[in-house]
Amino acid sequence: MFAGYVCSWDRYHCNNTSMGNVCADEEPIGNEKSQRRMVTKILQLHPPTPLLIPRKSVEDCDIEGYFIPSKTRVLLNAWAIGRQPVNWVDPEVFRLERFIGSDIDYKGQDFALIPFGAGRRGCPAISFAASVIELALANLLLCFDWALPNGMNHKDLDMTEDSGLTVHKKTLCY
Ligand code: HEM
Repeated sequence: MFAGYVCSWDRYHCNNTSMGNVCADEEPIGNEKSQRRMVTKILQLHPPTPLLIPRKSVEDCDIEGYFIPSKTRVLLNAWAIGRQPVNWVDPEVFRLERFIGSDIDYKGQDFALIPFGAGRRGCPAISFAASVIELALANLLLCFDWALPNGMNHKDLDMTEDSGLTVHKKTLCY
């Protein structure tokens, strides 16, 4: 799971096991910062609301050479923004070390990563949602030992997404 990063609660949560230190900076994977980085990376690659909520321009404006007339419906592609090579080195690689020493997280303070949107119409439930994701993830790791079947490689896992009110995995894991 996650390119070999985490496969059990031991790695996720226990600071005192031999498997505890996974991050390059020697921080135990189970500490608060590491959990935040994990949620950040998940939301970077798979924002559940990839096009955010549509905006409408209130007046003519120019954004980096693109003229946007007044009253234009504007969609912001958070999915693509989270994968822009101009912002991210190897964006699709699940490498949490990239966030060490970086101020970027999922809260929308940096436009390179906006899974909850940004600004005054950004998601008001960021803290609640992030806590629920962390809790769900922790319970999944606590209750199961995760492994791919039949010698399958994580690269063979179909991560294709399907659209709906929110995005979800197209092929189920079972
Ligand atoms: C992983 C969970 C969630 C994600 C990824 C998410 C993401 C988003 C996004 C991208 C937007 C649009 C922001 C924008 O266009 O700038 C939004 C808006 C909103 N979200 Fe969430 N959300 C989540 C959970 C929740 C939950 C649990 C609630 C309520 C309990 C909630 C309530 C809202 C509301 C009310 C808005 C509209 C805000 C406005 O238009 O002013 N969200 N959310």
